[in-house]
Amino acid sequence: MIVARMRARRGMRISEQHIDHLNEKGYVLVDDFLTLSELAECQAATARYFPSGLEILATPQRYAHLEKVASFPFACQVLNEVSTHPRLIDFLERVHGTTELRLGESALQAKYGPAVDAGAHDQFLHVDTWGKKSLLYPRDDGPFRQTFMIIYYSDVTADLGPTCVVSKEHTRDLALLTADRHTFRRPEDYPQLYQHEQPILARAGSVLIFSAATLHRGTAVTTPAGVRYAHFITYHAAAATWLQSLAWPSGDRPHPDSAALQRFLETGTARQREMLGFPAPGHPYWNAATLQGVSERYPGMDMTPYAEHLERRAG
Ligand SMILES: O=C(O)CCC(=O)C(=O)O
Ligand SMILES: [Fe+2]
Repeated sequence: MIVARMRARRGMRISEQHIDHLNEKGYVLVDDFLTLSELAECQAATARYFPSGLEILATPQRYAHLEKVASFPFACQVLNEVSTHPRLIDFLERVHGTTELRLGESALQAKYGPAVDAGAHDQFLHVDTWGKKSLLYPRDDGPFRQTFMIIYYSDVTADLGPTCVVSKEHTRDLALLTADRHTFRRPEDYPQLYQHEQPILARAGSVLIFSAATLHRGTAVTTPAGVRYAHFITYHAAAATWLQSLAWPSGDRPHPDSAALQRFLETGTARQREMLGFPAPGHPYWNAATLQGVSERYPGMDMTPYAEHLERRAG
């Protein structure tokens, strides 16, 4: 089968053809989304969280309690930058039809081969839109949609755990919940869906984008000591309050005063901060007192964009 994908030059804007493909098929792979230097930085950051398969095999005791997922805000700033990448935001604005966007999730994951992780297995085809991801039934249009993205930081070949997707063409008449109220489907019950699934083989630095109703699954890494590094990022329009938002103040996440979040807020742009719900320049929240207070709370933050709007309002 010919893999439906479009070539893009490294680090280019996500094109209208990509968006058309996403809307028609429910998924699109954007090859070489990251520039080579962005990719190299992300790979270096990933290496700070996760050892290679061979390193784990060499000293398994050291990694007996290895956490295979790390979440935003990251100690490595480049992962926060990629989570709010201006080219992703530009794409999301076009797809969601609004500039008011929210980061829903940003998690980095390592998936190892069977010599390293005996418990690793193929997933069943499923949609990601239930459980903690959404309170409601999904809508894949405009401000109602939820956009799922996976940026791969290692090459994904057939034996390195490709994500499989089923084009919308084959699922249009499918209820999202099965008769027994599951979001996943077993191959013995839905062999035709598994025949239609497309493994997404991708170079490191590419991003797979899909919609809430898109059937997909993770597959196991079969290279014994292989590993696949992937960054899962979701977004939605701020108005879609029923979709999963990054719960940065909650107990099991780093507190907002954590160094990583502080660094992201101080060094990111005002636009990047908005993705967490930080009020934009010109927002009615800003007045002389809040401007002063926020600048004291975040001494490294450039307050100019907020101050300029305030001056214009006053003037
Ligand atoms: O690992 C992958 O490629 C996809 C994983 C996935 O779909 C999930 O965990 O919901
Ligand atoms: Fe999934």
